[in-house]
Amino acid sequence: MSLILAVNAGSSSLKISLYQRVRQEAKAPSLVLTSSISSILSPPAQFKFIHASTTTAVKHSNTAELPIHDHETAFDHFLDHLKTDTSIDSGEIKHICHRVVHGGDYTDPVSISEETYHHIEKLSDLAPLHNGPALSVIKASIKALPNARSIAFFDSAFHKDLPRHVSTYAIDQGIAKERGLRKYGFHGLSYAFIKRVVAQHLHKDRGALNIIAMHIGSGASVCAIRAGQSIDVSMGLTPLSGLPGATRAGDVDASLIFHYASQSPSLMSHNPSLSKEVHVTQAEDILNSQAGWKALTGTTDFGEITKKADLSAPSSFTQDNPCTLAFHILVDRILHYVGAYHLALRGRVDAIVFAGGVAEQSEELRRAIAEAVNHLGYAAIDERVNKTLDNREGIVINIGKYDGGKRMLVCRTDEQLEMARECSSAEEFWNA
Ligand SMILES: Nc1ncnc2c1ncn2[C@@H]1O[C@H](COP(=O)(O)OP(=O)(O)O)[C@@H](O)[C@H]1O
Ligand SMILES: CC(=O)OP(=O)(O)O
Ligand SMILES: [Mg+2]
Repeated sequence: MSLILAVNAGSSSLKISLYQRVRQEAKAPSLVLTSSISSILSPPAQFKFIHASTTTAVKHSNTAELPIHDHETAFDHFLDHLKTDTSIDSGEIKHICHRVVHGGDYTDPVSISEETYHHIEKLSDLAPLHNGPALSVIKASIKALPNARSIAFFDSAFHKDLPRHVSTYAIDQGIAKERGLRKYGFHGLSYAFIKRVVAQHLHKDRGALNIIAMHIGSGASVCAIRAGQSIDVSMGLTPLSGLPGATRAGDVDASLIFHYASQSPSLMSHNPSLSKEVHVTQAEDILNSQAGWKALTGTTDFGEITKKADLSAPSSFTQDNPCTLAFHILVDRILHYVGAYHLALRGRVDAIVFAGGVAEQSEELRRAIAEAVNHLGYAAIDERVNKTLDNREGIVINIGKYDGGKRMLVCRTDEQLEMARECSSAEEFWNA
């Protein structure tokens, strides 16, 4: 038996899936188990461990007593739990796929070696909530499973062919080139998964697919996909730009940070209290970790925000409630990109696709976006489907009353499966 472990270090969670390789060409690896540790940003973390063959999850909802306080300790907790599972022989894990958000110039997955590890480490400043935590998990996995090959898969790779005028910032081009200061874009493993399954769902060739996809989770982005290629994405040099997120400000005027505190020069100095794998300046720390929903409402949980928000009145009347304000800010920023990408695609859009923890679970968010874009020829939302989505089978679900126009779809994205598929299909390459 040959097993593939796929590990996805998101900003607020660690999602892990174990697959068995299927020795048949073009067959996806089959799921053995999934595990997740969520709310790492706002403890206590929640731990889940679910065998594919059963529906019963091992859950510890109150993990206050468990020593999980970052991605490394979350992974250790998973490994401890795996050891107690007599049905799994961890010696059979031959490959470990790691989601690494920033790959810089890497446009293909790479096997982890001294050299590639240090390359990813150097990029940590450009993905302060992601690359450092992913590296800590890579290190822990090499120690715990020394016979398995660790492979890094990059979120930025999906956007490697962005048009020059989209990826270029209007700054000195000598400096931009020398320091790699350009738009990279992220959530690429999720967009690759979305592209594949939505094309399948629509019976379209992947190379002919035109969609506006949004991945709205703790980190949030929108991507324009034309003829199967990313032509624009709301995240940029780092995952900070574009939409706000759980703890991220999203786009602000770049000079805002100089006016945020009175002793502005000190904002730009390094904060020695941060771990050695996460070198962020105080300014970056404020915009990446002390902003977003957390700053606006006190919670990083968008589910809690929609529960407390008053969404019955028009957006301009109800903003004394911070949760209502946070909700309308997210909708406003998403619409900004949906509008722009609708034009970038010249109106030739097969579907708007909702994905990521928030967009897959918030009927309120989907309703607000659907109402706003309806006049552009998108299908009107089918409320019966929108409200009962959690109980519906399927990876791609139509939530619009399709009448031949543009569709509204929800895609249950799976970055772990995307990595495992790619790893499995190139097994000989990785074994060489
Ligand atoms: N019922 C819900 N409605 C809206 N948002 C939700 C709901 N449940 C969870 N969420 C949001 O989903 C987020 C997790 O999204 P996910 O994409 O899994 O995160 P990550 O970015 O860490 O991968 C949570 O932080 C929470 O804000
Ligand atoms: C790129 C990014 O923001 O990822 P996540 O949503 O998993 O934090
Ligand atoms: Mg994620």
